[in-house]
Amino acid sequence: MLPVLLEYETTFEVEAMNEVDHQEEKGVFITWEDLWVTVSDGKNGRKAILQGLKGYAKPGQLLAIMGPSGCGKSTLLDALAGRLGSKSKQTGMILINGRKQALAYGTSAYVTEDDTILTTLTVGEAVYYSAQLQLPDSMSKSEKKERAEFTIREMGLQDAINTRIGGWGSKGISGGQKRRVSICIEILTHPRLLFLDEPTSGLDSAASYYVMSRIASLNKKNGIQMTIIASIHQPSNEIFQLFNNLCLLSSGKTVYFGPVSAANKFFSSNGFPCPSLQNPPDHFVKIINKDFEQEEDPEKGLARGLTTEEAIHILVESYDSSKISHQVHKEISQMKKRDSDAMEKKSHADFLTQCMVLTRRSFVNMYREVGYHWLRLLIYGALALSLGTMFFHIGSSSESIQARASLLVFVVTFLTFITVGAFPYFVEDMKVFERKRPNGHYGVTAYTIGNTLSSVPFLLLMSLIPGAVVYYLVGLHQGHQEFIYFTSILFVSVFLVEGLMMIVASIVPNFLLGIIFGTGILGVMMLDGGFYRLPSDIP
Ligand SMILES: Nc1ncnc2c1ncn2[C@@H]1O[C@H](COP(=O)(O)OP(=O)(O)OP(=O)(O)O)[C@@H](O)[C@H]1O
Repeated sequence: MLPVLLEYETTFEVEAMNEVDHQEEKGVFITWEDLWVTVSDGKNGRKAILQGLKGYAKPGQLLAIMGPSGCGKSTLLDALAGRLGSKSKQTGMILINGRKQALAYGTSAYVTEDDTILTTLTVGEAVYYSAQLQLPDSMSKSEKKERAEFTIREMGLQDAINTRIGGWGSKGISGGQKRRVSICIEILTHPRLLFLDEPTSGLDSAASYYVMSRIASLNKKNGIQMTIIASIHQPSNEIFQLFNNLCLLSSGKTVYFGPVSAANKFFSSNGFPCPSLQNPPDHFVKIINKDFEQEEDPEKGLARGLTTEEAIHILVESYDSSKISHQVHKEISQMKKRDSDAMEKKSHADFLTQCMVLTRRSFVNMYREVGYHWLRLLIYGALALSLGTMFFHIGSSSESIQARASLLVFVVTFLTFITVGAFPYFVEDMKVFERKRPNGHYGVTAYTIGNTLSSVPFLLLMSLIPGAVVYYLVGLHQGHQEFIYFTSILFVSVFLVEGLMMIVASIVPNFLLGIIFGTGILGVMMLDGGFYRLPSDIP
């Protein structure tokens, strides 16, 4: 029994859509048509997450993506930003400035749903390091610092500037503050295209409003025409009014795409008016949320004998045949005709600056994170003491050669594989890297070099301290040569295992560095045979 409501003519004004900005717009126009995203659904074939969506976002405007949890908001953002995982299949047409082009690294910014920031840094450090990495070398250090501080103030974080971010081990700033730090890091460069996945989650209503209004005001500053697309849950009416367009989804289908100002009328003209004391966005999402099918609810279709599924069907059908949908279609066709140049890559700090900043940042992180290296150093010291007592005064007889070989095996296997203890910290590091890489903050090589250089002082300590302990306890008395070999073996082994961890975490170059250093030093040692030489062999 499909409803009477289909007869409703969706005759609301579309004047809000015609607010065409006639000035020369240099920003990013993004359009999508017939956009489908499917994922494998085990034996049942493929499951459609987005079903034939169309829409657009243009410079100087904010687009809100709304809908019940699991309706496909993040998937739509990922598809538009070209970040869908390899398991998802996408069809349809996404055009940027009328061209089929991938968003080059660094041309857009994406604030992801979860906040991945190095937990040992303070708010000020996290934003300032990002400013150094992302802003071009043409800006002086003081200008970058000024921009970082300004952005921190814009997001209301000035009181937390010296507080550490904090993670699972140590409490730091609150969840809402973390959200704002993530936003700070992404808006530092004033990107032309900004994706925000639930930017206000964890924020109180006042903070949500201020954050969204500051983001909206970015459009008006410095003559930049930003294109902003944000998925958002439960915005207050005040926040809702900051947006120009609304994309309302339900189970991957468009229930409504058009001006925020016309959404209320669309719902009421289809028989779902917003009660006078209710927040319109809450009302829209409530009508199309079928996760919790309720008993008699006068606002929902049930009171009229309609299931939520049927109510959604009515709205989807009604939208497809509405004037507003045709207007969207027209806007898309106009934007498709634009044939501007391919998007330019954002200029950021050069390679050398990136390496230096990443080395400094990584060193600070390793120094402050007790479990990364310090704990291991303690364990190495304790193990070196045990080994030293086991092989106490090994002597210089020919029998001692076997003991020396066992000692060597102990050192290489025992000590070096404790390196794995750093793996959880490493994984945290990697998460930050993986998230920032598509945004173009820095490249793999700069990250690898930074990570490697910053760990060298710690690895040296980790080789020298146990090396010295074992050397003196075991009583190897042939000058300093064995000490050097001994510590080199430790260093190379630890370095190699760290490299192995990196390869596990899919960073190949560091592993290669480990192999090159490792084979070099081991090769020299084997040729020389120093470690196995007894005092009597030494001239
Ligand atoms: N790779 C995937 N494999 C299987 N299912 C997926 C995959 N990615 C997304 N989904 C499913 O697609 C649906 C939409 O997911 P998405 O994360 O886009 O929803 P959302 O609207 O952002 O939800 P929320 O508001 O809760 O964050 C969900 O049901 C999710 O389980």
